[in-house]
Formats: sequence, C-alpha cells, structure tokens
Amino acid sequence: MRTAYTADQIRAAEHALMARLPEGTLMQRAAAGLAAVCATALGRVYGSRVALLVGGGDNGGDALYAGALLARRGARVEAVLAGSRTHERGLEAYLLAGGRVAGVMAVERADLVVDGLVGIGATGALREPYAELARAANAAPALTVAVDVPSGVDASSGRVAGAAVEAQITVTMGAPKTGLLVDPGAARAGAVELVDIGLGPYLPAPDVTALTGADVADLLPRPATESDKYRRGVVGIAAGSDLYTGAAVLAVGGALRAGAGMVRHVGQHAPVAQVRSHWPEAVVTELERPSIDGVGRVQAWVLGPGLGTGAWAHEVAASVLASDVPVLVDADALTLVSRDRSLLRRTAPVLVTPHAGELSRLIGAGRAEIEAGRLEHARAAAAELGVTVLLKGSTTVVAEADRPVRVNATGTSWLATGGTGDVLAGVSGALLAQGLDCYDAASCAAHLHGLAGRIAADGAPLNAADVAAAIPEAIRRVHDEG
Ligand SMILES: NC(=O)C1=CN([C@@H]2O[C@H](COP(=O)(O)OP(=O)(O)OC[C@H]3O[C@@H](n4cnc5c(N)ncnc54)[C@H](OP(=O)(O)O)[C@@H]3O)[C@@H](O)[C@H]2O)[C@@H](O)CC1
Ligand SMILES: [K+]
Repeated sequence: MRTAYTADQIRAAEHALMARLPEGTLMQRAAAGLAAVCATALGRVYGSRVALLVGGGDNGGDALYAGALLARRGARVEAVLAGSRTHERGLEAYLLAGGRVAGVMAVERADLVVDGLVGIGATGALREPYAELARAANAAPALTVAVDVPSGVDASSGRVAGAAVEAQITVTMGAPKTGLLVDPGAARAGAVELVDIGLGPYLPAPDVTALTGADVADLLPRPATESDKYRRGVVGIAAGSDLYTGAAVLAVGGALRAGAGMVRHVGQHAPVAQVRSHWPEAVVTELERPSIDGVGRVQAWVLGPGLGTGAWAHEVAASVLASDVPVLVDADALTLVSRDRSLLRRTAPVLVTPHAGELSRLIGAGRAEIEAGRLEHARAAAAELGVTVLLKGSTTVVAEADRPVRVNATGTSWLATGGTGDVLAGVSGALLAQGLDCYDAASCAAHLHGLAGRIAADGAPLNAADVAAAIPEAIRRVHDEG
C-alpha cells in the first residue's frame, strides 16, 4: 500500500523526530538524498551545469546543501536566490563548496534545475519572483528536479492555483505528500523518489492511500473448489434503453470479465436483444413494467448506464434502490438521484461513480472547482450523501466516511473515451456481488480498469470493448505482482 500525508501531518512528525536529533540532521539527510538523485539523473556530475532555484525557507535550504554536495563533486552550480531572505547556513556551506550566486539566465544554460522555491511551507499561488522562476524552469531545456513538491502545487491537496513547476522528478522528504498522488498536482510531479529521513515511526494514519497490484490481488475473491455460480455472486445490471443500447452491452461485458458467477441484465426490449446477442453467458430479462420485482435474486446491482432519465427510468431506479443489496449508481441514474435525493434513502450500501460533471449536479459545486479540488469534493460528497464515492477523472479517487481516500495510480489518458465508464461500472458491480464492500470494490475496480486501459492502449487509442477484454489480463498481472 502506498501512503501519503498532508503538510500538517508531515510537519508534526518532523517536529517529533527533530526533538531527538542534533539540529540540522534532517536537512542533511534530505540534502544527501536529493544530491544522490540529481547525480543519477545527470549521469556525469563533473563538469555538468546545475541551477538551483532557492526560496526563502527550508526548501531552499535543502537545495543549497545538495548544491554544495554537487559542487564538491565538480558540478558548476549556480543559485538563483528568490526570497527576501535565504537559509543562512545552507548558503554558507554552498559558497564554501564553490557554488555561485547568479541571475535567472542560469536556468537557461543548466543541464539540471533544482526547484527549491517552496515545499510544504507554501501558502496560496506562487508570488513573484517565484512564479517567474517556475515558468523559466518549465521553458528551459534542462531536466527539472523538484525538492519535496513541485513549487506551485499544494502539498496537501494537489491543487495548482497559478504558475507551477513541471518536474520530471520529485524528491520527496520523509514520506510522500498527498498532492503528489492527486491531479492536477500529480501530473506536475513526474517520477516521485522518496528520501528516508527516519520519519516512519512518527507518521500518523495516512491522509490518502493507493493500492498496489499486490494489494488488489489480496483483496480480490478467488473461487474456491466448492464455488458455484450463485456462491460466486450474481450481479444485476439495470442498464440501457430503447434509445441507448451500447452502455448495457459494455457494462455486462465488464461484469462478465471480472469474475461474477452470473450476470443478470434487465432492461427494455432493444438493450436486452443487444445484450443477448453479444453475451450468451448473460441471463436477460426484458422488463414489461419498470420494476425488478420477480427477476430473481442478485447480490448487487449496477444501475444507470444508458438507462435514460425519464419517468420509466425513474421507476426502475426506485425499484432497484428499494432492494436490500448494494447498488452502484452510475451515469443516467446519477442524474435521477440528483433530481430526487430521496432515492438514496436506504440502509444497504450505495456506491456512486460520477465524473466531475455528474458530481457537480449531485452536490451543486462547479465542475471546474471539482476538477481543481478532487479530494475535498469527493470527501464532501461521501459525507453529505452518506455513500461511497468513486470520482472518475485524471486521477480516480474513492472516498468513504472515516477512511483514507484511495487514489488510483494505474490510469492512462487513453481511457478518456466513450463507454469506458460503463465497463468500470460492470467491473465494480461484479466485485460488489462477490462480497467486496463498496470501498474495496471501487478501488480494486479502478485499479484493474486503469491497468486494462494501459494493456489495451499500449500507446495507441483504445475503445471501451478493448478495455473490458483486457480485464482478465489485468487480473493475471495483479496476481503475478501478489
Ligand atoms: N522541517 C524539517 O525538519 C525538514 C524540512 N525539510 C524541507 O523544508 C521544507 C519546508 O520548509 P519551510 O517550512 O521553511 O517552508 P518552505 O516550503 O521552504 O516555504 C517557506 C518559504 O516560502 C515562502 N513562501 C510561502 N508561500 C509562498 C508563495 N505562495 N509564493 C512565494 N513564496 C512563498 C515563505 O516566504 P514568506 O511567506 O516567509 O515571505 C518562506 O520563505 C520542506 O518542504 C522540505 O523541503 C527537509 O529539509 C526535511 C527536514
Ligand atoms: K519545491
């Protein structure tokens, strides 16, 4: 399990650790780790050109001490001092090692830029001249290594309020920061390298976590020898309408590939006919009236893809949500429940799977605001609605009251194409039916779906059916990792 922490959590742990160590020890550890990563990235340190962007706080101190170590190994290091003050001892050590102070031109001629403008002590958007230096680093041909977090990225949320450094590598001190795992911040961080400064024993429960393949393998149900299709879980899929048939086909396809014992599809005539012809394995029921009464027992429902948003769909949604099993609410069903919140009043668990636009309708926040602050909005929605929230997008996050938000690390931008959400709903529903709770089902499904997307894309465009077809290979890969 990967874990990440807010700036406040890190600061508290640092204080506890610092109290037991001689002054300056932590910064020396941080700088040594930072210099080692820079040296590896440079390949040859001697004769290389390094520019340091040095802010007024300890983030700048890290950069200066690392710069001193690189200067001693023969690098030509130039520091651009951005603050009204500079870490005194760091600057002393740096100058003593042969480092020089220079203007912004140093950035243009560097092989490597070290971004030590601000770390966890930053507040708000970067001010000048910091913002100008961040832009200069982004425009320069050099490789950029960020110290702790890319400056301009909020360490605790991943928000980017103005100019921000776009790093190829981020060397993070003590433990990863939440903002390195959540977009838009995560996209600015590049590869994240952790420097162990001994913080481990002082860290609290994490703010966010990310499942590894091995974690997913542990959570996924494996059929036992005595399993039959009913024990393995039947997933019901209430999807499709005479206008929209493809969503039902894709959701059923996702569910079939994710290990459900049986998939039961219910809907109007056209989607039922389509599902029957695509998936002879599925059991289909054409609904004569908008109700699931009498369609047979299922362990979990997927409600919504292509269902429509009219009176008929509303009746189907009410009937599914009146059941006593977990329900995944997706797509059109999200529109229905945002119009009629009373549909969500039930005792069995609910998993909602919106993208930012759908969440915007559910909780009334603006779409752009949700994209900018994915974590806090997913958390707020989970608390307000009393449900588990899987917020889709450039980093998918899964939020549930009283649990750390799980961030998915496997996605690919190729997945941003029509129908992939229907596949994700099917995969999640199959995992719910096999007995995973909403939190685990959603986070395992997001992991497998992202991995399947990468397998299907392999660097080229994909379609949603390819993603469903790649789910078994994704499951094999996480078991290999486990
Ligand atoms: N503590 C430890 O044990 C260890 C800490 N470590 C390192 O210390 C870092 C934290 O250091 P920190 O607390 O000094 O804060 P930091 O991130 O340098 O920022 C403060 C400076 O930024 C400025 N500033 C703020 N906002 C700004 C803005 N929007 N735009 C422009 N400027 C802005 C602010 O200016 P001021 O507001 O004072 O004018 C002040 O000068 C941490 O990330 C890690 O790298 C490691 O060495 C491991 C051991
Ligand atoms: K930084």
